[in-house]
Amino acid sequence: MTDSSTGAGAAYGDRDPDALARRAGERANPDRDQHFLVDDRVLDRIPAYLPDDVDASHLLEIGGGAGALTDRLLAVAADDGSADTDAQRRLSVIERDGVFAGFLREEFATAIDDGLLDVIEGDALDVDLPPFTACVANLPYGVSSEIAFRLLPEGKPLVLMFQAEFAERMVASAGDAEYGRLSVSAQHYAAVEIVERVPKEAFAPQPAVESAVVRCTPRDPDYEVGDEAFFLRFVKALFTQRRKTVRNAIRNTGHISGLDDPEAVVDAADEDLLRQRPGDLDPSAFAALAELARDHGSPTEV
Ligand SMILES: C[S@@+](CC[C@H](N)C(=O)[O-])C[C@H]1O[C@@H](n2cnc3c(N)ncnc32)[C@H](O)[C@@H]1O
Repeated sequence: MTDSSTGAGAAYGDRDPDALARRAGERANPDRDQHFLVDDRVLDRIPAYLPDDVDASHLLEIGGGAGALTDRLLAVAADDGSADTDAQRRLSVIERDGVFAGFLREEFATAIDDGLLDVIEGDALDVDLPPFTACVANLPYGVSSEIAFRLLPEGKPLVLMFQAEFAERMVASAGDAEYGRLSVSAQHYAAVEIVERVPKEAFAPQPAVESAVVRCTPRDPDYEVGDEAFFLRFVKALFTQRRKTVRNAIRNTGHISGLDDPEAVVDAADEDLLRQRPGDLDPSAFAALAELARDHGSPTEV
């Protein structure tokens, strides 16, 4: 590609991340979750973690910052991947900080003029999400869980950077020490895998913790959930009693799950499930129990 330091006119994919952070004109503020990726090799690999068959026609990035990842994603968007040049791809970037949103608009003015990029200045927890086909982001860690659970129900491929400890909880399996509400909820929506561990040195300023890139590939679960909100509430309720048996966890958490008659659920449930602990149940077992609870436990809105 071309000169990596020239700013607005440069082609995409090889801007120098340090130069970008310098040109952004303000020091990144860790109190605002601003840890910018400065390792070119990591930046080059992240978009490549999207599934091979991904529909990249409308990518979404959350937290554009000084634009190092934006630049890589624009390289994907600019290459429409087909002989049909009318098949214009697009990248939308949501950035809460007005300084960096303004910087992105200047730095990538050509992409905006070409209809390749739009910068949405706002909080990713509040703004209307554009109709994206896949999302790639180095997330602000302070709100990474809230953002992930805004994105997961959309059912699109996601490649997201998290704190390593959070990522490990997302991908944990039943029986693992890290397995919990987060694992069940994430795996309900997607097949989740850690595709890369990223050391602190890859960021400036460096975060306090190690990071990991997680790929979420949407899946159709092999079980039925009639009421998703109730299912997620039921999982949350049972994990508040993770050291108890499932039997006692159901009995003790009707006020959280919204069950008026938890005893009726216990009466109807399979003894093998009741004897286990919440951390031993995989998402399909939780779903089976949640359906039983809806049928027998007189659920009400909480
Ligand atoms: C970890 S930095 C990533 C920056 C850049 N994408 C990179 O990889 O170098 C997270 C970015 O998210 C922005 N941010 C923080 N909270 C946000 C929110 N609630 N909504 C949107 N952006 C947010 C920060 O201003 C920062 O630019």
